[in-house]
Amino acid sequence: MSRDNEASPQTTSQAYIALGSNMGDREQMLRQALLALQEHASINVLRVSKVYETDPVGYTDQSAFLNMAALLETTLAPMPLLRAMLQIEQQLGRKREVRFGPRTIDLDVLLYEDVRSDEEELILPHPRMMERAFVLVPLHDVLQPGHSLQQQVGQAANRALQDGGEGIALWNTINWQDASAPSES
Ligand SMILES: Nc1ncnc2c1ncn2[C@@H]1O[C@H](COP(=O)(O)OP(=O)(O)OP(=O)(O)O)[C@@H](O)[C@H]1O
Ligand SMILES: Nc1nc2c(c(=O)[nH]1)N=C(CO)CN2
Repeated sequence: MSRDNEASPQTTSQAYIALGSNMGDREQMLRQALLALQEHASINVLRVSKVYETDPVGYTDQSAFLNMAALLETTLAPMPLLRAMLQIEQQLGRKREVRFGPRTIDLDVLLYEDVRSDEEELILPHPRMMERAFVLVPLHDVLQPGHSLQQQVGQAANRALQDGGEGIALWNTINWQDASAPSES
């Protein structure tokens, strides 16, 4: 990894994450995960995508997912950020059973600045993100204008939505106020 394990407290980094749920009250799970991330002292949720209902990919004998993405700002280095996310999964009752199988909540780090990592515990960029329409469509909603992946992600997302064949449908929009932004008076 091209970054130290502990970022200095002053360094603020941006990370894109994916959220998914296909068990229980799926939308509530996503909302609770966002709130838990926001409540973390070292994480600020800057932007959230729309919520999409998506057909299961990989292991297909399971219920439809709700998927979304978020842009975070954090003073945590990549590995501590992943550990904080895994802890939130645990708090929300995630049990690890079938690989690619049903889950109350799944939180993945897609991108952390331009960090590349091939450590098994944290691979960056996420190794399967560019082949997953359920990741690319919401990621396109939150990607900063001018991001190096904007065109590639945009094309893939538009294709997935136009075809309708990739089993992705708009579910809902979550209003999210960036807590660090000055409030309008
Ligand atoms: N970029 C990443 N984001 C999240 N977890 C990662 C990443 N790279 C490696 N991992 C490791 O993968 C492990 C398994 O993650 P998880 O259970 O979420 O996989 P999965 O959801 O079944 O599959 P997928 O990763 O394809 O979505 C985690 O414990 C984590 O250490
Ligand atoms: N639609 C959809 N399919 C999946 C998902 C997911 O989040 N959405 N997660 C998986 C495990 O990583 C496997 N398959």
